[in-house]
Amino acid sequence: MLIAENLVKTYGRVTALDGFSLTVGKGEIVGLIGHNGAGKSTFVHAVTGLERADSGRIEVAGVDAVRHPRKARARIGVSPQETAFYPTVTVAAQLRLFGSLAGLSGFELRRQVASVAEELDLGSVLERRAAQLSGGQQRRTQAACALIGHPDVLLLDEPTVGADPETRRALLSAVRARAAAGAAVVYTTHYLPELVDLGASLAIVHGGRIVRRGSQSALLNGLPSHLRVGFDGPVPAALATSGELIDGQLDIVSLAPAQELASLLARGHVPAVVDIQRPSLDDLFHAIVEEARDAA
Ligand SMILES: Nc1ncnc2c1ncn2[C@@H]1O[C@H](COP(=O)(O)OP(=O)(O)OP(=O)(O)O)[C@@H](O)[C@H]1O
Repeated sequence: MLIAENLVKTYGRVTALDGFSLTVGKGEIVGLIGHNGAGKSTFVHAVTGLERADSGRIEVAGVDAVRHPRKARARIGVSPQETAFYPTVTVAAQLRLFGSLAGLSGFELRRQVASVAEELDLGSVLERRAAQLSGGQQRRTQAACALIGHPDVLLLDEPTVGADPETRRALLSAVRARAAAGAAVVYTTHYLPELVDLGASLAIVHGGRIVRRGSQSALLNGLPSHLRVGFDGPVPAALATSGELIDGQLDIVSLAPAQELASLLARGHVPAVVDIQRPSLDDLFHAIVEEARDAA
């Protein structure tokens, strides 16, 4: 549904995209994560035609987005990082405008304005001007502008920044619903637990390119867990070299913590306290970025 191949974009001496390739299938949510300045927003801008890549190929729902940017743009819903509103225009008018840009008119336009307003709980502010909205209401309006018209591709660049828990929940649930209906979603965030909620696959950006891509479980499986065991009394001397002593407990780093525990029990060491800490997405992100830095 969305294919980007080998995108390069330079700003003077800065290479913002350096061979950026990413494919997102129908119904897939991809979490695009990377440090500040890694190239995420530049990628979003290149796909929407806001910036022109120096080279590379972009295809949106079968349309060559480099050759036919307007045609491609009509198939994309975008929620940019910076809020982009006409401050004096009401929420309803804003939604009608984005709906008509997505090709809607008449009854279908009115129907979709009402349904997206309900989905994102904007019903009570439809007649308010954008400048009079709270930060969270602005975020929801911005997302609603991206969702209206049911675009094939959704590009959401940090859509939940500054959102309260309720707004965040409404946004995440709307994104899940659109993916379930077949949209290809690129979701940029620095708040990684959101990607667990979304069941997103991951694309990790570093230095203007994707350095790792895969499902959360596949990427996390490559990382070790921590098995912590505590005993009544001191850690048995026979185990002292199996791990590190932390706060009187033994910390064993292992890709197979359950087997590690089984082996302790088989050797007759029965711990009084057992805790297995699985790696988090934060651990994964740091490990991959460290690896990419070392390789550079
Ligand atoms: N218009 C511009 N002119 C010059 N340099 C730019 C421009 N836009 C982006 N850059 C540079 O390109 C690089 C990538 O920036 P980009 O905004 O894509 O990063 P990002 O991953 O979205 O970061 P963040 O997480 O902070 O949003 C950075 O070094 C940035 O300074």
